[in-house]
Amino acid sequence: VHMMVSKPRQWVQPMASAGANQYTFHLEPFCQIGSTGGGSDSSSPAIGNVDTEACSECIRHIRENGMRVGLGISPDTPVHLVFPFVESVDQILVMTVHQASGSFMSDMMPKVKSLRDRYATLDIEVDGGVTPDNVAQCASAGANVLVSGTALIKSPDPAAVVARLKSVYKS
Ligand SMILES: O=C(CO)[C@H](O)[C@H](O)COP(=O)(O)O
Repeated sequence: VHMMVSKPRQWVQPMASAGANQYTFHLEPFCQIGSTGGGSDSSSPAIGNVDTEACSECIRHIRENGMRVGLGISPDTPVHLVFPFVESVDQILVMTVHQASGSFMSDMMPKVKSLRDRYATLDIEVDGGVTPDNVAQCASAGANVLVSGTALIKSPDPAAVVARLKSVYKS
């Protein structure tokens, strides 16, 4: 499950009880807005000052509940903020749209690449606006987990879109 929520810890046990085998939460609830770090453009709020202990405790809590751990960042969050947690999680999610809507943001690909350059075997997920037209960018940056919603839901032939995503990704 992908939990873009303000209090990720409180939903861990309920999701485990419901049968989730992976719990992906976001780093932002553990950050201060308007501190350090800088957004993806000059109009974005700076995000930084991670509460490392609280985030690590959430990771431990997910593990204790028997689930894989994913840690996500929204577009305005600098990628370096997740580096301290990578060894403790199974997957890093790089959001490629703002708040799960909008167009695919190619300028998130350097985040993916910087993770792949450092962590050869890490599962790196991209989510938001992924289509057959941009999946090659995701692949070449190093993403190996792809989330695509609209491209499938709005297609009269979702299976063909999945096949096209796979084919472009593999090429
Ligand atoms: O809801 C989401 C995250 O939990 C996704 O962002 C969504 O499913 C992706 O959809 P789209 O491809 O339409 O951006």
